Amino acid sequence: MNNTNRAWESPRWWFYILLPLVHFASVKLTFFCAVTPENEVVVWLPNAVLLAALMRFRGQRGWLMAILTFCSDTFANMAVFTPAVAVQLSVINLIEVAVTYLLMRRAGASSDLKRVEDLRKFTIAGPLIGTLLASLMAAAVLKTQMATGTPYLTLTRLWWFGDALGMMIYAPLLLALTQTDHEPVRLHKTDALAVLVIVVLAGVIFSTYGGAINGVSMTPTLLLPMVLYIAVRFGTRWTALTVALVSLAVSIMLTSGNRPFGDISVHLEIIHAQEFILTLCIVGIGFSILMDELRVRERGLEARVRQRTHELEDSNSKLATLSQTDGLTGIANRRRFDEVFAAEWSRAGRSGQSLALAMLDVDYFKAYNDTYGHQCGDDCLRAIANLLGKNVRRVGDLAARYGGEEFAFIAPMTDSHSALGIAETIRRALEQLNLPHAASPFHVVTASIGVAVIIPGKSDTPQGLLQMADAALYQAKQQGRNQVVLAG
Ligand SMILES: Nc1nc2c(ncn2[C@@H]2O[C@H](COP(=O)(O)OP(=O)(O)OP(=O)(O)O)[C@@H](O)[C@H]2O)c(=O)[nH]1
Repeated sequence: MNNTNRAWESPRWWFYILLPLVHFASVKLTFFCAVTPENEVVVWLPNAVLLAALMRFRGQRGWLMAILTFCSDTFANMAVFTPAVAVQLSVINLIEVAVTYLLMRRAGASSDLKRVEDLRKFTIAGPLIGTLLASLMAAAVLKTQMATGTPYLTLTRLWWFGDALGMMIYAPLLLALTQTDHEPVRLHKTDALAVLVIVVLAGVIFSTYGGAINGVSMTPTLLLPMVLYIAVRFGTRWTALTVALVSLAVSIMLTSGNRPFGDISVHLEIIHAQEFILTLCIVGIGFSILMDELRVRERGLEARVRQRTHELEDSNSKLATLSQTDGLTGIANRRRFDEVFAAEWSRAGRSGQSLALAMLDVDYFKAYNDTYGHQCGDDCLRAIANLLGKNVRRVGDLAARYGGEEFAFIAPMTDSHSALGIAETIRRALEQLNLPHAASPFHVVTASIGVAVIIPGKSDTPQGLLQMADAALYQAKQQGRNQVVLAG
């Protein structure tokens, strides 16, 4: 995890300097470009700053953040209101954020607004309950202490909509900007064109101040489909930024006395603007979070499929190994022997090189079992398999249990002399293993080996080579056992 990632894990010392500064700047920015000459707030941004800080750090040192933003709020408010009103309004702002944050925690919303479910809980806690509660209180303060002529319910509505919109735009934006694990955007060819269209359209709309071109009203509403495109393609971070910029531009137009939604009363104009910004939030931020969530789910699903496929391949390869391994001795079984033998036969046939095959049969093994028991017989077979594995180890060679107490090995590109050498080494090694065999004239476990070598010709068959090796083995038995015979 790098330093940037850690900076947003838990608040550092510098965050307590940054927070009141950003908060103070946000109050000033709101007064500067989101409050109309008639003193009506289009979008109130500062509460989103504290809320985003509480959510980002999951309430760690929330009390300190609350005190700092309360001070900056009061200080900034005093430029517009009397100190008493400024303090009361700051307290109300604090209550609004605290209620929102606590309701979200109670509802179990994850604090980084990455899922639609979290957005739903956030919308109910903040833009619906927290801000409405604060609006009712703030309107009462303004009505009783500012002697304003605006009706109480109008004041409530103005405060409510302004705060709700501020929260809906800026809390997701600040959270998205401080999020450390966001997805890289994979650009399509059409994206550059779409961004160009959006920039040009926005330029036309905001430079004509909502006027008409050839009878077409250039209202900001024309930007809605574009914001939807950004939401679908670029994720929450870019969508929240676009929504913030568009709403800021609309606010600036209104506060500078322009009428982006046509020649109607200021009151209606503000209502239109707020409805438009609300639609932007729902369409833009709602959709982008939905898309982000779908993308995360899709990736999770892909990762699970990859993992399952890997596990399946693993099991398949284990199964394949198992199906080719002899259960008792752990070396290749008859099935594997047949496969390799067929393959090596074809290869030897094509390359014109010799192929050696040996059959090994334990001597007097029935007597061994009768003397020492079946269990010891099994141990003896395992010891012989182990010995075979150690001596038949060149690349391409294969030692296998052919069946019962009979083993075989294949040695490609091996002439008679070398094949006899390998077989003799094995026979001697077994003898020197000194496994006691009281019922054998050799007094130790021994084996007879028949060896056959061939350069497969057109008329030869693998069965023919097997019969040759078998015949040599029979001859070894006949000649007294514990010996190697090369097929004539
Ligand atoms: N313990 C054990 N014995 C086995 C296994 N497979 C085969 N056998 C025994 O191996 C013995 C083979 O006996 P035979 O075919 O009569 O041959 P032999 O006694 O070795 O005599 P020669 O081959 O003529 O020297 C039988 O008693 C089988 O029961 C096994 O997996 N475990």
